[in-house]
Amino acid sequence: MVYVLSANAGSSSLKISLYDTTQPPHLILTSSLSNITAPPAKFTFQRVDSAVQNEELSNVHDHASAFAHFLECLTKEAKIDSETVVAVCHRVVHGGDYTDPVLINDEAFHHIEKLSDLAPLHNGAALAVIKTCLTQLPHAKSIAFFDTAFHRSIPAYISSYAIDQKIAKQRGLKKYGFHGLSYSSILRAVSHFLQKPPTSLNMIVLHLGSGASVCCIRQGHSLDTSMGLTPLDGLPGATRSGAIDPSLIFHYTNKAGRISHNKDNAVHLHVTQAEQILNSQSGWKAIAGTTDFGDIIRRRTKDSAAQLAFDLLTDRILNFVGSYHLKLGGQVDALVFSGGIGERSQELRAFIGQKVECLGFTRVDQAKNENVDEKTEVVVDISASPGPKAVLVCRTDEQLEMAQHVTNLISMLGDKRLLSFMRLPTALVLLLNAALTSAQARTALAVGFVQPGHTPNPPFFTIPSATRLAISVAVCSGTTNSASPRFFVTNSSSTASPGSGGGENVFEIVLDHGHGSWTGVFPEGGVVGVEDAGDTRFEIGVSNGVPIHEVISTPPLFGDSTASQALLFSPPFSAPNQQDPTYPKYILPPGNLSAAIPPSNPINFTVIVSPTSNSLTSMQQTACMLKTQNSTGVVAKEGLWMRDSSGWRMEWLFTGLTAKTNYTVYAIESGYKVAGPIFFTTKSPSFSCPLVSQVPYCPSVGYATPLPPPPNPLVSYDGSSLPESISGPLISSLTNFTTSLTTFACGRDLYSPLVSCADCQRAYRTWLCTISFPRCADQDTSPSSAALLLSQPPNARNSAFPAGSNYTQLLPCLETCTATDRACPNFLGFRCPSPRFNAAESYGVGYVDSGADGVHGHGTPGMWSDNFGNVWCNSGQ
Ligand SMILES: Nc1ncnc2c1ncn2[C@@H]1O[C@H](COP(=O)(O)OP(=O)(O)O)[C@@H](O)[C@H]1O
Ligand SMILES: CC(=O)OP(=O)(O)O
Ligand SMILES: [Mg+2]
Repeated sequence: MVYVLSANAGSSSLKISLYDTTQPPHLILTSSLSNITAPPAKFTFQRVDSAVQNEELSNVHDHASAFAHFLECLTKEAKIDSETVVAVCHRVVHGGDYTDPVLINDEAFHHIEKLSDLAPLHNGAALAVIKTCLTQLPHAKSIAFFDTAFHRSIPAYISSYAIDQKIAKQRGLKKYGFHGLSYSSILRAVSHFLQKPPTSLNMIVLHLGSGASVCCIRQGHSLDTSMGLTPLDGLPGATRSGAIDPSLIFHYTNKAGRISHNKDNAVHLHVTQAEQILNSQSGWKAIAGTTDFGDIIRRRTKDSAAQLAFDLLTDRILNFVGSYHLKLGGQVDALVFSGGIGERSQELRAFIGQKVECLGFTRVDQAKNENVDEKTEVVVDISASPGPKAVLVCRTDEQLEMAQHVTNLISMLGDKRLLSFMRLPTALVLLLNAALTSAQARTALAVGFVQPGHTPNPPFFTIPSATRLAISVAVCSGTTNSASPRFFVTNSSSTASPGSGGGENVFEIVLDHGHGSWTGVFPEGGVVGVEDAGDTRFEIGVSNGVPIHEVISTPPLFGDSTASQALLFSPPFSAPNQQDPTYPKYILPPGNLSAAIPPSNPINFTVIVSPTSNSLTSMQQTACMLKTQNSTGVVAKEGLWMRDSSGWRMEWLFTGLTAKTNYTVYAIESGYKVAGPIFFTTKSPSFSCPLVSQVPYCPSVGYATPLPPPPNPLVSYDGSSLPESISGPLISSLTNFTTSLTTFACGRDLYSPLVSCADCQRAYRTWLCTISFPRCADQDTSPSSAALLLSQPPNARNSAFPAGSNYTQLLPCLETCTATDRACPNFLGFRCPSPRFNAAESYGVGYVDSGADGVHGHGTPGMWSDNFGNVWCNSGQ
């Protein structure tokens, strides 16, 4: 077994964790040294499976001696051979312009050393640990990870100081920001907890330890942070002043104050001493005489100095929370407490939580806040109720953050190769450095998330380990004929760069119309490689269920159109929760059915409507491609509706379309799955029938009927705006029919193995609604068969519809009638006219079933409409 060690040299502590090299790494043991700034130092050592050992060490007073003591315990107490430690990760607070982790060599060591002036409490401590490692663990590779790296995304207008920009550039005088490893660990953990991709998270994170800072994270990147050129700026700390008026330096002592007015005496001004005072002799140590904030909390009610330290820190925290809330435009997913104080002080959390309620943050729940210490989860939600602005506590883990990068690399290279690297001369160590840097540059995919973008350099994406994952890709630009990128996936840890060259367990993800997916096991993680991508945009999704990118086999549904409107439905996504009644409670739904209760968390659909002349069908048939195409028209109404037994659908009423135009429709589910295309045609400009839908007692009606224009400002009719003259007789017929039907012993005796009385009632309802709501046809676009069209008036079947207007009615499909005949008990006497004799007088005959009687219609046998939404007879939908 080989191990990875992570060392985190904080200003008052040294935290060390040992991990195995699995992916993700398992913690083997932890050790810490705290109170370095207030001796005697406290040392702890704990194997995960045994009790913690505590010691007060009078001979340990700095990070180097603490680390040496730890190594002793590692071999003597834990019996771990130090030769089995293959890599040591070091948290280095200031990395200057280093943005990636580096393998420690002479150059890197001196770079970190040079930056020590800018992190006087930290870089020196990290270097001391690194030095101890180089001498005592000569076979292990030391790798430095930088706190500053996370903040490279801070824009120049925020990171610049208002000073001479030439000097600022020459000397690197700008805001760097710190606690970056902690912030990336928190971002990863909260993203997992809230089930949101890191790139969609906006957070205000408080890292409150001996050094305290705040970070404003916008879409997963640091936008601003309270520390600056050095970790002295921003919030006060255990021994640090935090932000002060810079002139204070010249007025801190009488001497300095006097000198500042007298140039001749300026030689006595010791700026370095000022820096030392502000870094090491200020903060709550200077105010309350302790570096232990827990002590301040305990003393504050009796001790005004402790109260001042508490009030001062919380006041400065609020300054940052307020301004970062504003910078995020109020769009904040969470306020997160972390660091020694943030994770342990319920008093501070309660105080800040109460103050930020006015910004819309969820109230902090007293019990949840008090019980954080008893929870073992990484993220604990202390909000009183679920809300958009949660208040969370996150146990940050800078050591794990570093170890994960290294074990990821090891899993890609294979332990053996890393071990053999260790015996190679320095020149080849540079190779490892290059491999490490490129491994860092590889984009990591996360389960449940989609990675958008172009090909990164190098063009590889790492996949986390999991028993079973579906990797899906979608090409977001080009046509189905243009050359597409090729995607290769491997689940073998011995293949680091899968591609067309093959290799162990390399599989190509074959694309179809821009989509592709591969499902398999990833016990050691994996890699996706991309070839021939050029400038093509694409997405890669990782899921432990069905592939994130998919074509949905059920297309969207077209209801009906007018000259400028269209009624469209998504594919069904939630099965109806209707159970047929059983004996003895054989109660059928009432005639005046009320609308069913829609599902509380419907699937999110987006609909795209585009003139067919725009040729959307020749483009890549992926959501990311189609979403870039402008949808025509305006969604005037949007809602959930269950029109048939297939279940709930989204319903959209589009307005603003052009008459007599062919349109193409897609529905996109949850941003990534595509349903469609379907096509429809708008009616001619003279078409005057308005659309009717969402009628609870006739749920399947969704088409144009011969009614006057709906009253302003309505654009269509629904159940509430229909005249009583239509609904009244219909509901009373349904009620009477239902009463007659329940006299039949539907449930007691087996009425039919195929149908029930509930089926009979549903079929009758559909038939009655079809008869009661005539469907208008467009004379111009309807099939040529005049036999299907009944000019109105005077022959309106339903006298409630106003006579006199100029429209053409489609005859009901005969099959809507025969379906009722088939489903209902004989004694009800429901009969339909015979196709052989008089059916064609009042029904459209021969369009759905071509008919045993040999009756052939003019439409497509077996269908009541064509692919462009032209309808041959009124089926009632
Ligand atoms: N129960 C507690 N309540 C408030 N503060 C605490 C408590 N326990 C520890 N602390 C504070 O946490 C700080 C250490 O935080 P930590 O993040 O571990 O430090 P570092 O900045 O050295 O990494 C100490 O300064 C101590 O004051
Ligand atoms: C940057 C910094 O202040 O770190 P820490 O809180 O670990 O001392
Ligand atoms: Mg720390």
